[in-house]
Amino acid sequence: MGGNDVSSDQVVEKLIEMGFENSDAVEAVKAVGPSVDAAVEYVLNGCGRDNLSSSTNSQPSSRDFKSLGKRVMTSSQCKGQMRQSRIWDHFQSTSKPKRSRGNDLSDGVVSRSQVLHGSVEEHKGPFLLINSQLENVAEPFQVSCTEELDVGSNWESKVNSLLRKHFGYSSLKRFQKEALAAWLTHQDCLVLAATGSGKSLSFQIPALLTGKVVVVVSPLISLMHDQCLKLSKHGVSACFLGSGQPDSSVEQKAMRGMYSIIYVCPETILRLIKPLQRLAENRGIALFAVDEVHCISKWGHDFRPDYGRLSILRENFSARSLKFLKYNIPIMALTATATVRVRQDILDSLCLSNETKFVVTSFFRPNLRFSVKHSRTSAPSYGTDFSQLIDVYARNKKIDEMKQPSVSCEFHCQSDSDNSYASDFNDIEESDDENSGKENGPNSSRERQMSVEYLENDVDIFQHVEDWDVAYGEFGGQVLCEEWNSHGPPETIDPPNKPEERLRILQEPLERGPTIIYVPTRKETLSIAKYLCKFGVKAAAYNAAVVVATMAFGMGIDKLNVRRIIHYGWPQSLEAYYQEAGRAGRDGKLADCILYANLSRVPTLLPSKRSEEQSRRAYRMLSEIFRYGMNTSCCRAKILVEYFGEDFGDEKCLLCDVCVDGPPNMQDLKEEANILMQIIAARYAESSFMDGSCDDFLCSDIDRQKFLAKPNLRTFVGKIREQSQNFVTTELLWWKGLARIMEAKGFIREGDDKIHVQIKFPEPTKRGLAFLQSESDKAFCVYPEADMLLSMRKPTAYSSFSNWGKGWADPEIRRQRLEKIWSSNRKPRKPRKRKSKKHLPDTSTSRVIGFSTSFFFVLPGLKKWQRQQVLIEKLRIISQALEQAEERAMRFQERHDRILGQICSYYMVNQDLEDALAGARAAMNEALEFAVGLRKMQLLILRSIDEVDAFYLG
Ligand SMILES: Nc1ncnc2c1ncn2[C@@H]1O[C@H](COP(=O)(O)OP(=O)(O)OP(=O)(O)O)[C@@H](O)[C@H]1O
Ligand SMILES: [Mg+2]
Repeated sequence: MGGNDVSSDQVVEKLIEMGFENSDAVEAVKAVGPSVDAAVEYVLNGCGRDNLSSSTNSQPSSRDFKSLGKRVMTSSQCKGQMRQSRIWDHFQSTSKPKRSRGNDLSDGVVSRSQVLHGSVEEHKGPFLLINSQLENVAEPFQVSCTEELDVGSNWESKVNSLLRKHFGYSSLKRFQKEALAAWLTHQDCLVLAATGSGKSLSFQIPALLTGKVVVVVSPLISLMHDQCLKLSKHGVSACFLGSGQPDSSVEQKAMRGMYSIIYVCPETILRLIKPLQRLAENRGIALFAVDEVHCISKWGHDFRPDYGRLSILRENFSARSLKFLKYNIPIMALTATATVRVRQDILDSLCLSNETKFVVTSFFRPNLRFSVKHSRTSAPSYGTDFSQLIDVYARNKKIDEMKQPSVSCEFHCQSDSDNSYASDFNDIEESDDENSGKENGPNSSRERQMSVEYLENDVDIFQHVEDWDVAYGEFGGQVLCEEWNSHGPPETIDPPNKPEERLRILQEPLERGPTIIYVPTRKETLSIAKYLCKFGVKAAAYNAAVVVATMAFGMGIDKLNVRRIIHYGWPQSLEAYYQEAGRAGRDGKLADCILYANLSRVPTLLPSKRSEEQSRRAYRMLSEIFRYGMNTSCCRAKILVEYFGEDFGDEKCLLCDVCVDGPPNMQDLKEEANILMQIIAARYAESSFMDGSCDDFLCSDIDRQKFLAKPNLRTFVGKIREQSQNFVTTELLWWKGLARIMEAKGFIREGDDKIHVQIKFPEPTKRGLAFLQSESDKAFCVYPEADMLLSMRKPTAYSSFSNWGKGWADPEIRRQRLEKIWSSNRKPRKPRKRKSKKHLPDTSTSRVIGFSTSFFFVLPGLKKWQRQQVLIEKLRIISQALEQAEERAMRFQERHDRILGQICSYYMVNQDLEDALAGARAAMNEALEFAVGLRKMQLLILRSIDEVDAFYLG
């Protein structure tokens, strides 16, 4: 090829085409003349200025240079057979034909200047993408890790032109601009912006602008996968690294600078520090982005221990630790759900600089319509709860079936149908039905379609990164690219920010887009999906109209037209709820976020291994979502955004159920609040209370402890019923609501060391005592909360335990029965002389209840009135014991329920099933034994009452 028949320029051009640096080529030609072979030789012998640094560790070996040269030659020879890399190549090389080694560029290191100057143009795969990306960069900034960013004053217009070319958007959003401005001045940045607001672009643009690599730490394989797919559509090369990446060569390629954006899970990045340092020296790293950064905080809802080790980024990529850097590589942390406390954790954990720029947008999503509905959230409630949904999807089924072509819904065939995950999710429902109808008849076929293999491959309890992996179907980048090119960006509208716009969209019917139903366990995903399928709604699979999923599904996934997010059961925190609800309405159009929860029960934590501290935090978060559900008077969007520290002022969303239906009528609960305060205050004022006068009756220290334990709300309510006829029928559920309101007003506080979802052991506060003492006539007007309204609506269903506990343990029933006895016309009986033995209670019973046997004797030698007093006192103690016993029985029941819950989840993860079952059995036996004890106790109490009766009347 060499010879004097070509000009120097042509040789330089040829060398650049082969992948050599412009400067190297020029220098080589200057040194050896216009001969391609001689120039190549010159460069490969290292005589030219290599663009790689001279540092020892990071310098590529001569073997690398040779292989680069060899590879370049080979690839240019094979030019005609090249095909463009599809995103699939980066993800699942196992199921796709592998490219031959000879065509593979994985052995070489890509320098920043190669990328910037487009010198790798003819190579296939990621190189082509890099190149196409650079073609679109009108004039990439000439930045290097050792230089200041030469941003120029017109960086915004450059970014906008990149935006238009790659993404089809006309301009950056304000917060994106601010984040980029911080990055351009080497500042760390914390971006707090609502779900779906476009945070990803803030860290993707730097890769396009500089030609350097952006490394993105992300918690979910599914999320990385989704973003890589999107980027491939826009002609940006990207890959993800982590446990979900089956092709080990991708990591090597990434570390050689062959992708512009590298998504990596936190566990993986910790072992890639050295290769990343080499990458920083060669092609350059423009930015570290930590996406979904709330995962860093133990105070957040998705704590990931490995996120906590990301301070390693600052330690290893600062100007101090890497001599070739003039500035620290900036870190951009991004999340949509971080409370003030979590933000501080983020700054500390990542060791962000003191000058970190905060970019905060409103958390408000004006097109989301929040509501809360009461439901037992179990199979018997499906009919009522899902009838509307069934109506939406099954309504026009017949018409749609005629319109839609037949498309297979099988998950593993998605790629063949050339439909992206995004479009499948939306539209295929009807054609599936057609298919199923033809094959096996409606039901059998439907059930086949929602078999487990179509479900999300996640688990309910996640502790390790593997647990977060979500397997997605195959997709083809090229097809999507074409799709994108011909249709432009998907349609989105500006969300209705002005109140009048929000009122207008409220008049419009909700579009029939996809729905995601979030449930706590996989078992429920199956049962709800099965139920919906029975009614002709395509549910469960990713390509269905309705996806029933557990919480691991969908974080950050940018699916535009989700119309409904239904939570079926209490979420574990407000953060998790808002994050999941935020997956609705990203196209700016009206979307529903409905929470169905059992408002008559406090939520429970999903089983997971937690330290004591973690449990406390988890309960606190559960308590916050519970309060959100109980709220009846405050705009729901306001509660949500203020939870994240934003001041919503007097604004209202105008869409949520509270804004639309209005709060319930205010009620003056002065009398109720007063009596509750009185009872609680009296209990704490009684210094002599249980001062040892009942020691006789308590057999052990444990019994004493239990007996002297703090009274709970239930006990106080019992006393209220004893004292006032007015409140005999008022449900405990109602009092719980009032106690919560009084706690919020600062009148009472939780007296237990443990955190409870709902106040359990109320103690008076100074403020509460002052309220009690104030003699003003001022009304105590409050909005009844959801549980109070519920208890007024229908009587509480009692469980079997509490049913019989409601006998003598209930003060009102006790009083009525006693009155009946006392007022009966029976002749007063003379107290029978009984042998004391006859009176001896069953010791097993007394052991269970905690009284010594002597308790049941009426002491001989006492005068009648003294005996009467003793008996009355005993009755009082028995009644209290019964209340406590009832409480204990309830606890057994809760424990039993919890263990059963654990069985379900253990069963799902196939662990310790036997242990869990044995635990449940033991709890049941204990509860049954206790129940038998209580029944016997009832008989004994009745006998005691007979005695009282006899003494009273005799
Ligand atoms: N400047 C822009 N103009 C118009 N649309 C934009 C702009 N920037 C981003 N978007 C679009 O906004 C949508 C949401 O983007 P993205 O997935 O980055 O949101 P996010 O803030 O990361 O959400 P999440 O918190 O759920 O992860 C995307 O469809 C994206 O293309
Ligand atoms: Mg995101």
